[in-house]
Amino acid sequence: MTPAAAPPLTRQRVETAAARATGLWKVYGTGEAQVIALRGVDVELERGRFTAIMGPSGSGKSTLMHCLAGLDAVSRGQVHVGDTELTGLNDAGLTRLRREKIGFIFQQFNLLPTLTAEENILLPLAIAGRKPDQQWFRTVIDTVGLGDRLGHRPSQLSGGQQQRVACARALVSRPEVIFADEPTGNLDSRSGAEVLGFLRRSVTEYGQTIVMVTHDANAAAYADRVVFLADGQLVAELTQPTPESVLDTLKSLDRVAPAGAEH
Ligand SMILES: Nc1ncnc2c1ncn2[C@@H]1O[C@H](COP(=O)(O)OP(=O)(O)OP(=O)(O)O)[C@@H](O)[C@H]1O
Repeated sequence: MTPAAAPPLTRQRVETAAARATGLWKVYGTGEAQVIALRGVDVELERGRFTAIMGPSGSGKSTLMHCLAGLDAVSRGQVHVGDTELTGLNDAGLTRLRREKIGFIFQQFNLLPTLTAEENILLPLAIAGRKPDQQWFRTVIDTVGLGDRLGHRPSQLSGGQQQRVACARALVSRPEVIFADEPTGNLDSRSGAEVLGFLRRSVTEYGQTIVMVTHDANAAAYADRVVFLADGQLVAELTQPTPESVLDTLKSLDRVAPAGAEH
């Protein structure tokens, strides 16, 4: 009797990666003004895990995140979110994919000032024509501790509370992946720790997938894995990071030769 065959690797990969980039290049501008922001990046972002993207200023972190989230067109290579190849979609397809499969958290919170916290949280579902799952909505609200602030407008909330509204907004639709761009960049350390603790919980307890760009080693240490970019290339990664191991890796990147220097 032949032993049961293992599932093909490619199928396993599709199932485990919430998002992945393959041979990803991003070039801005042409001629003298040309900037190569990403130079052949291959990365898989596992489902149900918290991944941080770090690297020096200008290394391509935001560009990578924008390409993975379908906010920016790629120059060469492929991006998948779940089983969907973004690079094969037109604008309408990309809009639908972002609406249905992706949640966003931005440094500037990006809440609508005229809507209450509750309306902001439910807006993406309303736009997608979906009804909120009431039990999940309550769980999300309880987790972020906003129960007594749902009727407040953003201007009536602290920065930390506004970012917790933004986290709840990203989580309430249970997206395939949440992309967070410097989510604690505008917060004091206590509010930042609250938001990071909440993101961590949403991964550990609810299986959410999160990808976060950050400059902060303490923030990156909340992740399961940190990938490091330098000059548009993936140059290092850490699993189970600590603030110290993240800082050590960042320091070692300063010694990495610029791309092409050895050729
Ligand atoms: N729209 C654009 N047009 C031209 N060049 C761009 C554009 N966006 C980014 N770049 C360039 O691409 C490179 C990577 O930028 P990116 O913003 O991805 O880096 P980053 O690592 O996120 O930087 P930071 O940490 O400072 O936010 C930089 O050299 C930047 O100047």
